[in-house]
Amino acid sequence: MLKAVILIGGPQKGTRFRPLSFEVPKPLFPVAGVPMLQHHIEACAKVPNMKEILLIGFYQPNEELTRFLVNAQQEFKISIRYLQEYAALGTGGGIYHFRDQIVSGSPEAFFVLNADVSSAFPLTEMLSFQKEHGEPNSFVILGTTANRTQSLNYGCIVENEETNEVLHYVEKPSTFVSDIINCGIYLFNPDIFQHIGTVFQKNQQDMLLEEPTNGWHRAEAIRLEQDIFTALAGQGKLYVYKTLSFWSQIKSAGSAIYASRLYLNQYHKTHPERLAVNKEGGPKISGNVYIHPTANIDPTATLGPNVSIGTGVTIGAGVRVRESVILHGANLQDHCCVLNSIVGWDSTIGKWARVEGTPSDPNPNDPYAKIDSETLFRDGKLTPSITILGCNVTIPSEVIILNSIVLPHKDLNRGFKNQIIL
Ligand SMILES: Nc1nc2c(ncn2[C@@H]2O[C@H](COP(=O)(O)OP(=O)(O)O[C@H]3O[C@H](CO)[C@@H](O)[C@H](O)[C@@H]3O)[C@@H](O)[C@H]2O)c(=O)[nH]1
Repeated sequence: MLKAVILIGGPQKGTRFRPLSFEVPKPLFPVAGVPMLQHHIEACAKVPNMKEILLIGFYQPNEELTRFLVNAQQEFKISIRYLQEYAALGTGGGIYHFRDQIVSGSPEAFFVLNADVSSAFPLTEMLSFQKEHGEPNSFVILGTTANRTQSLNYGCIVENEETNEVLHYVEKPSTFVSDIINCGIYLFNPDIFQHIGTVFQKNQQDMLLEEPTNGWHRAEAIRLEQDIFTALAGQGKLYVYKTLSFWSQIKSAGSAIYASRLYLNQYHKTHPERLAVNKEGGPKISGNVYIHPTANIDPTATLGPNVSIGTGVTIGAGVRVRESVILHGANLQDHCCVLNSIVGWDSTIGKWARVEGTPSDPNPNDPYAKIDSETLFRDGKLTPSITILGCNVTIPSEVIILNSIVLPHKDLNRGFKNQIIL
């Protein structure tokens, strides 16, 4: 039998996701109409013989997370549990801490998935690859090709082209190492804990030599990438399965819009029922659009491509929405226009207002380009990016909001351009 672990991290991270992560933990942010994590869970639940999915992170369990877990268990008919780390233990430390839970029931293998990636999740392909290519007890990393410059932002893998064995692994190198990058999706077996255990023991020894301040030892994080993969490379234990299917990181709000586009596109195959269609008395749909059944949309509105409309959203006459995510309860009044933006929960956009951002999409002429997880500022200036309205923001009628980030609960009285409105 098999298991899967999803690394969901915790609240300190995800700063590039503000102000959206104030309201909902980043892994639950909706991407193509469903919580980011649901795409992972769906993919895991489809793998034959999958018995349990464990979410590991350091979020305080809250109502939102509990509700999500209960609903997902019912929908996918599989055990899904959240295991909370007492501190950020790192990508390797978290799974090591909960190793007894992972190996209980004796799974022969388990997947580990980073929560902040969008992917076609070729999990069954990874299993077959492991059986055909690897040594019996080897581990598999999912890899994809990036361009030379962008590869430096990821874990980089040098492989033996004949056997696909990982010969070198360097996490976020400062100069070019390889254009094969780590997708943050792995297939392990319980042997991995011996390797993490060796690092854990060494860290403990080192800590004993340190003077404890105030009687406490800090939790020593173990990173799968730097501490484990780098050491396993070249030992005949670690293999890379390269995928040609879609894959992208979700670090910033801009990349959430891009990831939505990738999943909406995949819905043609996996969930055609989630894609809106043009019909009598309905709005004009252009390209891939997700509309929650509880949304109320005027038939003269035009939506798409790449638009997701959440629960209870109201969209007035003549409204235009493109490349955007409209979160639950938002109200888009008549003739407003929303492009390349995320409109927060319960926000209102006045009549004839224009809310617009600048997309940070990958270069369409480079097949290996990835979306840049842009920094908020460059040369002391806010980089033009998608516009984000936090929850409960009110935009007056007939103004323009361009490339701006508006923090929650703001009632604006005029237009803004290239600003963070605190
Ligand atoms: N449970 C838990 N999860 C964690 C922790 N630290 C990070 N995570 C989760 O682990 C994933 C990786 O997060 P980062 O540590 O921020 O790494 P990264 O910059 O995203 O890079 C990783 O992913 C890339 C692919 O997206 C890889 O290319 C790279 O090599 C690396 O694995 C995220 O889903 C994050 O929530 C931790 O202490 N505990």
